[in-house]
Amino acid sequence: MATSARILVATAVPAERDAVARAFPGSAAEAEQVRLPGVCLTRAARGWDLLDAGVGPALAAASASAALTAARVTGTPYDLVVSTGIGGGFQPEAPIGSLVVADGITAADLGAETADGFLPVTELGFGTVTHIPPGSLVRAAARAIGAPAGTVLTVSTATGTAARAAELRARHPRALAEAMEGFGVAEAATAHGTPVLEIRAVSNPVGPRDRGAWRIGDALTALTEAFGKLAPVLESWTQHDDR
Ligand SMILES: O=C(O)c1cccc(C(=O)CC[C@H]2O[C@@H](n3cnc4c(=O)[nH]cnc43)[C@H](O)[C@@H]2O)c1
Repeated sequence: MATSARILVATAVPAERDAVARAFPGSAAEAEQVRLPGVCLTRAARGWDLLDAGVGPALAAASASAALTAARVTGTPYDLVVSTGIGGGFQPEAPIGSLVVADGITAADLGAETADGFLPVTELGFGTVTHIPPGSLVRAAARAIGAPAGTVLTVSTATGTAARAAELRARHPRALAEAMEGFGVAEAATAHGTPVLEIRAVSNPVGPRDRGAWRIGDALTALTEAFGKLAPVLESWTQHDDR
């Protein structure tokens, strides 16, 4: 990818988008805003477009798809899509304030419940439940920010009990974190043949719900620092590097 790389960063909410924007020089207030169907894009820096894509995999997929399609039809397709924001971390591997890079983006609750347990949608004969980001990209990103790589789960219902956390870990032993958008963004990127990456800053443990204990500020600060380090790495990554 040359220096003119086009990178789409999809967050769930504006606070996460703004945390990413702080990694780029220039005033966010001066950044160009582009209205798309159902979503607004912020041009943060040369080649970098930020999207507050909404909460949950469906809205995130629809928003990312709108941005990817708009870029394609105007002859400026994206080279890379990054799903990012805060997330829940599985303990002790992903402590609060730490960062994780997804080497697998997995829809953890897309399937069917049976008397014998959960069946992923693939075992029902449909679709996919995991997107695998390019290995060279994962390694470069993880090295740049000093973060571990592992599975990041996408859930439509945030985990709120120790029992659910244990169940997810049993089904996904390599899971480091959960969030609610990555798989949707990855579905949209894959439909366009565009590589996808997911990076999460841990704001809370995956487990019993205690919203008051979420360290959102620490996680957003970690996100800003991460994108400061990631920007040159992602801009210079080429898909050709993947081996
Ligand atoms: O209230 C705020 O100031 C605020 C600022 C930034 C983000 C938020 C959110 O609530 C973001 C929701 C978003 O966060 C992800 N998330 C975070 N922890 C978890 C979790 O334990 N399980 C699943 N998802 C989590 C998720 O992607 C949400 O969309 C608030």
